[in-house]
Amino acid sequence: MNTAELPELKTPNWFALSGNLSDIGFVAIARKLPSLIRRALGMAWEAGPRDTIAVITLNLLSGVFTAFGLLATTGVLEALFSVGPTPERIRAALPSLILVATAAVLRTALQAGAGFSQARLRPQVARIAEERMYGLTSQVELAAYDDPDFHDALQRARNRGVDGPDAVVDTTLDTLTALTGILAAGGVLGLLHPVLLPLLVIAVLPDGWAAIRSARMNYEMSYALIPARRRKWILADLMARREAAAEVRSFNMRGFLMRMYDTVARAEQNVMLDVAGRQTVARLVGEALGGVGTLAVYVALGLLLGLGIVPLAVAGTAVLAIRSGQGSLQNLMYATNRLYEEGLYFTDYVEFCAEAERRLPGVPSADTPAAFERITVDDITFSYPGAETPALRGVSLHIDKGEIIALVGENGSGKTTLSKVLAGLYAPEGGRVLWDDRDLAHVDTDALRRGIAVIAQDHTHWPLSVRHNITMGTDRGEAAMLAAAEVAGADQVAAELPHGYDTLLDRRFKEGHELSGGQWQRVAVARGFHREAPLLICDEPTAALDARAEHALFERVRRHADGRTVLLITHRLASVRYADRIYVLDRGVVIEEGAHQELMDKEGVYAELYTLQADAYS
Ligand SMILES: Nc1ncnc2c1ncn2[C@@H]1O[C@H](COP(=O)(O)OP(=O)(O)OP(=O)(O)O)[C@@H](O)[C@H]1O
Repeated sequence: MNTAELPELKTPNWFALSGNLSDIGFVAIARKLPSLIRRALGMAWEAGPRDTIAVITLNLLSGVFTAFGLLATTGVLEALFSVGPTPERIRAALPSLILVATAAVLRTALQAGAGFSQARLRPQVARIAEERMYGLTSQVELAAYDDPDFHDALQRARNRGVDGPDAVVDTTLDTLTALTGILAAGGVLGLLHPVLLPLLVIAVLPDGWAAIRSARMNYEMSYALIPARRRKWILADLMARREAAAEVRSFNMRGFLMRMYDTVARAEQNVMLDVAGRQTVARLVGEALGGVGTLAVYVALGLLLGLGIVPLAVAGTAVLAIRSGQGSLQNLMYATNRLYEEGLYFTDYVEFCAEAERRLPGVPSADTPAAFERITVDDITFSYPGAETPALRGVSLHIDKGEIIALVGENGSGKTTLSKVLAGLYAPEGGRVLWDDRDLAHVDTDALRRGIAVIAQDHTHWPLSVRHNITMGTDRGEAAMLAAAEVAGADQVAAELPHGYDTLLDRRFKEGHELSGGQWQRVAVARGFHREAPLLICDEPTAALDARAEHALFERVRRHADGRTVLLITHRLASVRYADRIYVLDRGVVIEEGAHQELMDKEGVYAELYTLQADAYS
């Protein structure tokens, strides 16, 4: 499979690509961590303030009891190692022993409480994170979805990033737990003899280094593999998706798709195998050095004991404190390592949200008009992200209230793009769209779109009931829904379904039904008519309709679609004859305009296309 078709496989080595990612280095992330932690804890606070307070307080208290228990151990050992008969020594040790046991019980109870609150926080933070992300994805400007960089960022955020906030909260709290354990053990150890402390750190650092290295490799790998994985998922989707199933078979696409899938999957697999090897080496080196460190700690302790610097009871407590401290340090390493890794993914989430927020429609500075006397398109230019040539160049036109305006032109001439600019879905790069004297660049696009009904060429087959496919979550009453269905002939569609308007249109569910292309289009037309909007944009509304339904729809449009202003895009030129004005587009430019007869008299592109179609019927 050649790499021109799969450009994401061109990167020779994943680490060559990830080498460029200087902003994910340990120091860079360590610098970002405090703000990431602050953000994550902010989300935790928003999700469950009581649980957040509980988990922090209980953890701190449990640290206090850990230290208390360790110190009480010295009392037990001192009593046990003192001279005298054994029952006497045991009796002397009893009060300290009771203290140790009480501290242990309290610590366990506190930790269980902290664990419970932490477990409660996780789903609450996850819900907030997901809702925030999908709240943004459904609000960003439409052009973002034409930008591959946005898709990569979205993929990263959806892939692991969305789990980032609760994982960061979780690991922050784990870090806190481990830190309190270390402070307790370290404090006790420091009291026993200061030299034991640095030795303890040396024993655990190599492990931590290995873990951090391995986490970074994981992240770099998944970062570098995102475009290839996206390609793989798209291919997998084509091979497993209902919509593509028929064409995969009728065009015998299986071999072709499988070959492409295999090429991408093997490249991904090789990268993962390489990473697994590197991670094992890092881990082995870390563990070997860690072993040497632990040995050094015990040798030092033996020396201190041998030289009589510390008594036996203190050395005994030191061993316990070292083991407890080592356990906590290892937990700390594990937690900070996870924090570092999750911090990387959380960065993806945070950056995606920031990017999405940047792409939100601007804050309106003018009131949104509810109606218009004239819509003016003034010299607009528009390019899709990454496109070399603009899809619209210097387009100007006007639409007066109550008119029927037609856009015609060959495939790819820019009709749909222009209609999307008029629908407030794309913002033009240059020029203006005005509703009377109000520039739409400064109004609330959400509110504006409520005044525009669109029957889209690429309408969505919503996996909802017929009713919801028409009403789209609005409630204008049954009569309005039935009237819209009737205009589009969707009433006949519903009549044939087992549950009428309440039939679910999704075969993936039990009791779900599928419609034919034309039946779907009738539903989409009904959707457009149901919206109470002064402007109706119909983009190829009849391509899939049968002759009778098409005739009925155009009759309705001809009678001004119940008082609306209509922008009609169609290749059926017989239906645009009665339009008040026709604009002919060619490669993003308006090349002709006028009423049908004027354009026929001009004998230009419109006349040529019209005659071609008319001839086909004569
Ligand atoms: N989402 C997109 N991203 C990038 N380029 C696009 C996108 N949609 C359309 N284009 C390009 O913009 C140009 C105009 O497309 P548009 O869909 O507006 O044409 P059209 O006149 O409606 O065509 P048709 O008659 O086939 O529906 C085409 O060159 C097309 O390749």
